This record gives sequence, structure tokens and C-alpha cells, in this order.
Amino acid sequence: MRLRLAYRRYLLPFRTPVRTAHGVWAEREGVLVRLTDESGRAGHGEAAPIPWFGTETPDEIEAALASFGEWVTEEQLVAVPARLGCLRFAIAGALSALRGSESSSDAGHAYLPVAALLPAGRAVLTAVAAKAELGFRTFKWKVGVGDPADELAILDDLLGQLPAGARLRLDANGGWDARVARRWLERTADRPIEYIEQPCFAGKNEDAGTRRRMDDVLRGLAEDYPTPLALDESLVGAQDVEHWLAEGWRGVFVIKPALFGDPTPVMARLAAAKADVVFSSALETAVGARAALQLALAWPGEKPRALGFGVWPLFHESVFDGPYVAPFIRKEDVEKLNAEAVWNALT
Ligand SMILES: O=C(O)CCC(=O)c1ccccc1C(=O)O
Ligand SMILES: [Mg+2]
Repeated sequence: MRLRLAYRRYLLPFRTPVRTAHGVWAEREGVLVRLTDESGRAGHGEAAPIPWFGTETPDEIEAALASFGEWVTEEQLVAVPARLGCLRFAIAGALSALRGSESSSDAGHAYLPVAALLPAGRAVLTAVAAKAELGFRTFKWKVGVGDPADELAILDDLLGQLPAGARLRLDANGGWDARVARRWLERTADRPIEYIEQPCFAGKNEDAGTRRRMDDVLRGLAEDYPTPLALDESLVGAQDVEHWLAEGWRGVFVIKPALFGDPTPVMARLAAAKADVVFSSALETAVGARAALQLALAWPGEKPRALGFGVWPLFHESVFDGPYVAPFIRKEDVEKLNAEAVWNALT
């Protein structure tokens, strides 16, 4: 079947720049894809790459789309190479929206809890109360941004401000070396920390030996301390999931579906392995978020941990955002996200 391919590249400044151990991230760049069949039915998908995680870049996505021309076949689309994982996710999402295969069944979860994303540094102490007031009970704080001694001092103030029974996740974005990670893990051992996300990381451009040594460091930290660890930057694409499942990783798998190409086989693999999964935002627009949240809601078995989607409002125009006021995301909120409206807002 012939499909008409259109795409729109976007560059959207965040309302507030996101500070992580990788530096300041001020604007989101990505590409929306729209596929229309001969009856005029359309499906949208989003490629929201994170090059510092080791994904492809927006330029590579645009070049691949430009090479297609206006009319494509499904065979051509699914032949996009695996290294363009974000583009493959956009294509899979657009095809599934077009076929209506994403749409509602009664299977899956009616709603899932959401973790509120808190700002790095001391700003966390003024941000947390408003989120708790809204009813959030899982929180995520970015660490590895400032001096470790300062951040360690803030940790206990933050724990003191959390409502009873709250859970706190820390995300170092790979910004610690093994020594700093051990210092933190000693401190968190007797504190109620849900998990620490990616304490250390060797970039995708490091040589294989360096990356292997970093895997050993992560395994060692996971074995030596009681606070659970989560992999995030370590997981970009199906081959990384296979690698860590084969390693017998018993911690958390943070899955940003946007980075996993056609997500269906990866989800099946993680579910079969009974992996401890946290579905998380890539700071994409409502188009990619809709597809990612549908996967989370369809996760088989037990309710997964709180979603890493407490990121909105993220953009200046609310049409680009997902649902955000409540500490839960409901299936009906996700189904209401309007991909065509996002597309139209990018003229
Ligand atoms: O996971 C969450 O709770 C929010 C999303 C998030 O933190 C994030 C968003 C984009 C890129 C990287 C990250 C990250 O987890 O490090
Ligand atoms: Mg992370």
C-alpha cells in the first residue's frame, strides 16, 4: 500500500531549561512524521532523539526522511536502519496510529502513578512542596550537577520535606565517578531512596574496554549497597536491553520508549523477563508521549512503578504538553492527546 509521507522538524524552547549532569538543555529538537493512506486517514509519530544518550541526531533523521520522497511503502519504512532508533519509533507510532491498532481495548491499566521531576540543586527545596500539595508521592531529583558535598547536604533537607510514605529517586545522569557514587550509596543505605538512576556512565563514544569497565563498576555498586540502581543512559535500543538482561541485571530498567525503535518486541522481551521497568519521558511532545504512555498502560502484569512523566508543563504552548496536573495519568487522558493539533501547531 502506498502511503504519503510528510514530516515537520521542530525546535521548541523549554519553559525552564533542564539542568542535568550533562549540562543545560534549553530546547527540544525533533521531527514529527505524518503518514496518510489513500483513503485520507492519517497517523502521526515523533522522533525525539537525545544525542548525548547516543541516539542519532535530528539532522540524520531529517536526511533519512528527505531521501524517501512523498510516497512510500510500508516495506521501505520498516527497512530504516536500527541505528536510527528514534526515527524507527516515529514510524512505528505513525503506522500503529494509522491502523488504529493502538486504540482502546479494556486490557492494561486504567491509570498509573507519576513521579514529579524536581529541579537540580537547592531549587528542589522550594519546588517540592507544590508537587506534594498536588498529591504527588514519588519524586525524582537530579543530582551530579553541583558539588557532591552540597548536594549531600541538601538530601536530608529534602527528605525532611517529603510527605510521609513518599518515595525519592535520584538521577545522577552518569555524572559521578565510582568514588563519588560510593560516597552517595553509603549515605543512602539507611535512607528511604527508591533507587539511584545511572550513577556512572561511559559515553557511547568511549572505546569498548572503557565501556566494559564501566559495566563492571555498575554491577559492583549494585552488589555492594542496598539502594537499588536503575539503568537509563545504559539503555538505548533493543541491543542494550538484551545485553543487561543477559548480564542478569536485577535493578531497574528505565525505558524511554522513544529511543527503542519499534517498541513492540522490546516490550515483549522485558515483560517475558519480568524486568523491573520504569517508563520515562524523553521530553518529547504530546505525539511521542501518547505512544510511550500507551505502551506503559499496556504493560502486562503488575502495575509498573511510577511513570517518569512528571515533566509537564514543559513547553510554552500547552498543545505540545501531555496531561500534567494530577499525580496519576489515566488512559482517557492519554487517548485525548491530539496528534493532529500538535502537527498543526508546527506550521
Ligand atoms: O524520568 C523522569 O522522571 C523524567 C525524564 C527525565 O528525567 C529525562 C528526560 C530526558 C532525558 C533524560 C532524562 C533522564 O532521566 O535523565
Ligand atoms: Mg535518567
